[in-house]
Amino acid sequence: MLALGWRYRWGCIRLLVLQGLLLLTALSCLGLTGLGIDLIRHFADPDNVPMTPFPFGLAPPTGWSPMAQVALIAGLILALELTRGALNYTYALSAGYLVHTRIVVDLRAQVYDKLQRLSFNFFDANATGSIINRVTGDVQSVRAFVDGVLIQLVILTLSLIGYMSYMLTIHPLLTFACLATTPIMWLVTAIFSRMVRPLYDRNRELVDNVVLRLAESIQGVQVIKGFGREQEEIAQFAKDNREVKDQQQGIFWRVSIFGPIIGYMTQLNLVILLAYGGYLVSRGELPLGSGLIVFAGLLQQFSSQVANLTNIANSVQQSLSGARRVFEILDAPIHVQNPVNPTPIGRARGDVALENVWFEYVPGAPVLSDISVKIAAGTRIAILGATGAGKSTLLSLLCRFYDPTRGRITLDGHDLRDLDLDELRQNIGLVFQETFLFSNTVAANIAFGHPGASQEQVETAAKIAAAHEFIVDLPDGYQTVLGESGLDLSGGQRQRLAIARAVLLNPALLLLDDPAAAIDPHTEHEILGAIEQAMSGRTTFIVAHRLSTLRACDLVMVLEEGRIVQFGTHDELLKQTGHYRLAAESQFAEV
Ligand SMILES: Nc1ncnc2c1ncn2[C@@H]1O[C@H](COP(=O)(O)OP(=O)(O)OP(=O)(O)O)[C@@H](O)[C@H]1O
Repeated sequence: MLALGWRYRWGCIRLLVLQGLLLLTALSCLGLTGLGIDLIRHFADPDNVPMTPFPFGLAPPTGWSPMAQVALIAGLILALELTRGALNYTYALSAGYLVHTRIVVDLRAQVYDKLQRLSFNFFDANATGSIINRVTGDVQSVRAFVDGVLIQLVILTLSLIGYMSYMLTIHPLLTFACLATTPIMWLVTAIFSRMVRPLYDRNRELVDNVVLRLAESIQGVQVIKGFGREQEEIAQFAKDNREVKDQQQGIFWRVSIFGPIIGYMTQLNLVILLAYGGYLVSRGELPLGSGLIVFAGLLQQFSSQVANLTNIANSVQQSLSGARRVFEILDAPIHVQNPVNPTPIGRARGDVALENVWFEYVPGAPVLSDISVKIAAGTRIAILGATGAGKSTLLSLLCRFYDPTRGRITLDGHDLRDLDLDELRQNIGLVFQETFLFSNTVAANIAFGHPGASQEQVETAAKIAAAHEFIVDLPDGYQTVLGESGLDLSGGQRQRLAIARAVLLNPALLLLDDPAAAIDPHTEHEILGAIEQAMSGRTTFIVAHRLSTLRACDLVMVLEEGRIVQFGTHDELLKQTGHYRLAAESQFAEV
């Protein structure tokens, strides 16, 4: 956080200079007020009250009337107050510009940039709500550290030094007597600060829950409405919301009680001043205006700065607790790293080999065990297996969403870990079980991986994916803007757009993760043609269950609990007893 503050040092220095000037003008106003009072007392009773000299040897020309001298002081105070107004205005503008327009915006961009580069491990370990909350809410906490803590602390130190030096020049002993309670206040503040930190940590977690529930209720609106669970969801949201409120009230309660305690202790200073300072004035050892009254003013300012410690202590804990979560993202290790000197492959041929590949999400629980296969370029290979057998995981390893725990995967003989990540993924077309479409035009969705693609290329890809016909029937054809997540398209249409999106890259490798999973058999039949077209000439891995798809592939791999249990052509596997024949026979029976 300090390093972050350092990055904005010029902005911070500007604020500090402004604060220094504000402090100087405040002290001058106070000094002039005291001087004015002493002058009035002198002019009223010249025999008993001695003349207080103007500071720094400055004095109005001799012969000025008492009224003119007092008016000069009043005029100076007025001019200084006007300057203070202008300085305060400039300070507010500069502080607002620094923290809101620069720090927050820069940091949010930095966090987003890192999120795009982080590997799947990070997203597996952190809920969506928590990530969103970090980018939107917690980034503000870091800002609060710069303006609510760093800058305030320096202002506080500057002011305390300024006020205390002035008090010491008036009367050192009185200064020490009046400030006797200050160390106790520091101690109370330190205890308070330590007490609220875990409360702020907990608060951020509870807010995460609210954001997560909100995000899920929007994403899962169909399920909620379909099962008539609106009331329960409302009640659950209200409960989460209440938890935040109750917990926040606990924090408010502590903060509110701490402020008055510090306020009360600062008033003790004034009692000491009245008793001891009054005694000094009565003995003529301290002038009333430039002594006691200025001292009282300085003490008030000093005390209000010390009381400001409450806010700073509170901001420190609040901002540290939020900032920890922001820096968890910024400092998170990127598991899937781009190599320093990648081997260039350009457009790959498509020879793929898995050599003794093991993979585990959780240490000690392998999801893939000792997978070894060699696939020649252009081969279409189907992957069959029960749910949880590791099919999707295998595809994730092929596009380096994760790295194998042991063993290696090669493309055209190169370990995937030696290839540039972007180049590797440019060589891969991906279609998932469920398609995510962006709120953008159909053309932009198809060209997502290749934004520079021409309309002709987009249309060719759409034709291969058997999507062209339904697209031209849409209100604005290729320029139709899809609703959020493409809700206004059917499952089959979405899958066809996904196939077009993958094909547009003209990838050497096509990975299709059960593209017909969410589609009825009739639509599946329709997109099967699209898939067959898309597969031609590319090494394809397709997770499939339908016999028609399996038959269209050159090879079939059967996975069971992360191991290859059968491997061969459709005809070969039909002759063997085992999972494949059972699956095939059950589908014949259905027909
Ligand atoms: N991100 C993850 N973190 C931890 N475990 C995971 C993760 N993703 C999958 N798994 C586990 O790994 C195993 C294999 O999952 P995978 O999704 O690869 O299976 P699958 O064969 O594709 O299943 P399905 O046919 O249901 O899609 C499962 O036991 C699953 O619970």
